[in-house]
Amino acid sequence: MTEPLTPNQGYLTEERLMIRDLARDFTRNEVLPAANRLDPEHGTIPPELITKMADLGLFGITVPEDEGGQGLGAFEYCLVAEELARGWMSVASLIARGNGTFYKEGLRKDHPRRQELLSRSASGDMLVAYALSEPNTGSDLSSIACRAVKDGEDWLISGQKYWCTFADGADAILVFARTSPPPAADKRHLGISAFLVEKPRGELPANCSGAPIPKIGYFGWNTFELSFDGCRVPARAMIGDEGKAFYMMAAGLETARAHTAARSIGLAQGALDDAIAYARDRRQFAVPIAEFQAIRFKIATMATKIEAARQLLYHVCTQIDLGRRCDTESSMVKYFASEIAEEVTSESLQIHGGAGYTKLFAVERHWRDARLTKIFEGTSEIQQRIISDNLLGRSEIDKQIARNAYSKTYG
Ligand SMILES: CC(C)(COP(=O)(O)OP(=O)(O)OC[C@H]1O[C@@H](n2cnc3c(N)ncnc32)[C@H](O)[C@@H]1OP(=O)(O)O)[C@@H](O)C(=O)NCCC(=O)NCCSC(=O)CCS(=O)O
Repeated sequence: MTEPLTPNQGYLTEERLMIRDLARDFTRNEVLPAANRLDPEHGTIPPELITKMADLGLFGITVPEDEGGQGLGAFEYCLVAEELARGWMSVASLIARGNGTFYKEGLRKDHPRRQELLSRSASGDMLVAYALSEPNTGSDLSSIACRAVKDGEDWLISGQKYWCTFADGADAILVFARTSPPPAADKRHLGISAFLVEKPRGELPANCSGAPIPKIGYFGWNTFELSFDGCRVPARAMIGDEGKAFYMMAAGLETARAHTAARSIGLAQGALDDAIAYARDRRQFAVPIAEFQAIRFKIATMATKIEAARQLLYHVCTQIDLGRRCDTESSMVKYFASEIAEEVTSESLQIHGGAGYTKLFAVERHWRDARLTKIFEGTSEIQQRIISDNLLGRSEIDKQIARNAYSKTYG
């Protein structure tokens, strides 16, 4: 358990500072050198690095202690993610393949596999890839078309999935598939179930083929398009209640969006650190460029944006850890932090001048990766929609769009 907060400490207790510093040292010594070497050549995150992360307990931060984890919360999870992203966003993303991410909420206390799955997740022995999106299902997650049908005691999964990062390297893929049609136009999210498709590390499951998507960044691992063709899983592969996986997914996305905000802040902080170092070192007109007001004010603005995002993140993580539903707040921080990450990394590149537009400095990686944070885990526009719907109620136009989508597919 974490220590109680005191007014003097603010959010950062001694224990949290220790966790942050441990992640910071690990990033400086292990993650950053690997990123600087491997990202330019599109190499993959070394398995030894993953083992070291497991040894440090980074895959079990949010798993309860009696289930093999550290029993900490979203706060510590995001603190670590921020530090790792200062080195390499892909490594910060890797911790979301453990920590029971997305399926912890679906495993009730009496679930026969809860103890086994969570302790394996916490130890890094069960790293999971997520198959939510599809070629025609991005922002509109209720439109999932991949299907699972009953065959005796088993389920057979068929359909296409897209944007499944680490499908090859993971020990399982959490596949969201439709098991029944939605009951009504305003309940399109019902009828979707989740299956944990276990497989050998380094391979795709039987009756599933796929290929890496040619993305422009987020290197270190492959992101797949997948085609399931009668992929057989036992009944016990279903996680959560049949037909109600959308709720598990939506609840999981709250923490996932805070985690994306943490990754965005880490990228921005990494870019700011590099900009400060470069501005002190680079001399023009016979002085370091850090002497020029144009550069100094850029640095001031960048630092202010980062700190504003970080403080909002601390607030959101506290709400998550108190068990409050906070889709509005997690969308706010995801939206704000990812927007400022793109701005700050771009300004850092500008301060680096021509050097920034080369592969000789990490800032180009931070800038490329920051661009993605405005898209994955729900675009900035989807976050704005969630926030405005929660403030104003769903718009009549959106209700009509949902009715049209339902009648087009289900008549
Ligand atoms: C855009 C959306 C928010 C739209 O969703 P819908 O309009 O289809 O659904 P809603 O009517 O909003 O909600 C349906 C249902 O769920 C309940 N709900 C919603 N949010 C929560 C929550 N936070 N906690 C619990 N329950 C929740 C809501 O009350 C409704 O229930 P009732 O009808 O009242 O019973 C949504 O589709 C969306 O978020 N889209 C973005 C998609 C996205 O983020 N995609 C990225 C996925 S991440 C990924 O693929 C990573 C892959 S990788 O490579 O690793």
